[in-house]
Amino acid sequence: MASLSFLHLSSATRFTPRATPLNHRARTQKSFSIRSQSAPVLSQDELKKLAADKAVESVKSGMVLGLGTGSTAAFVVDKLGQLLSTGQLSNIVGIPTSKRTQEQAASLNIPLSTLDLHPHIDLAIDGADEVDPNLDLVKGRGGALLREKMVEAASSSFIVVADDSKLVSGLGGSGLAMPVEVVQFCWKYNLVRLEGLFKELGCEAKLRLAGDGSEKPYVTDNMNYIVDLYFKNPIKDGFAAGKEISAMEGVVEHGLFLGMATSVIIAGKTGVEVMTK
Ligand SMILES: O=C[C@H](O)[C@H](O)[C@H](O)COP(=O)(O)O
Repeated sequence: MASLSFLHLSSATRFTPRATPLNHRARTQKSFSIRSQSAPVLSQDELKKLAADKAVESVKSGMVLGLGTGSTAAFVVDKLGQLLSTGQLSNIVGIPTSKRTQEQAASLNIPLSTLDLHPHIDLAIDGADEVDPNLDLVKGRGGALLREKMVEAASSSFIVVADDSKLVSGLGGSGLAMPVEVVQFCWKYNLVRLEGLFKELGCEAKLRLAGDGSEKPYVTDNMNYIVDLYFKNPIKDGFAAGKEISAMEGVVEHGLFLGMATSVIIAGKTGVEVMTK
């Protein structure tokens, strides 16, 4: 089970026990949070940046880093670029998890490489779509799940950065998409099979669209499609579910990231919490 430690928002922040633990932490042994008497109201982006900045404190010069994808991971990449430009960090090599991240990192002059050339990564930092009490994750709503999973599986440590809207008591429980990357060939065949696999969870499967107003499918960096699974009830056994999804011919990867995160940094209105196993 995950444990928690807490960080100051500012030097004016005071520590107080949380009177009513969040559902998310109901099964953790310790449940405290920080509360600031003059707590600023932070936007979601400010929360993401707080978590990102905290995670970057773990980066040391000379590291090979997995660079995540998404709006929270983008703050991490920004901060790394900034620290490299001022000389506070040096000799960093980044392994990007998407073309988007590759472009952002290159624009900030972060030296980049690939898993082929750097098969062992010291630390990966990435966002998540859902985080459960065991630090298991749903990822891939930004479409980068395949490269993310490859890079993060090759990392000695994997820090997840998120705002507290990502906390769930069970994976699939947010009612939002759990992505599955499939080959384009006969995608409908696999969509129907995936929906059938989770029938008793009230699963609805939808092909992800490009989002440009057309009916064109979204195409991943790996030229595949994504089938998004929407659950009425959370997944009971993530490992069994992941195994069954992966066993389907034509499925490339799924968005369940189980047993991979070494810590999760969550920023909420009352501060930043570090959850570790
Ligand atoms: O494919 C996208 C990634 O898994 C992202 O890390 C995830 O969707 C979280 O993104 P965001 O930080 O934008 O919420």
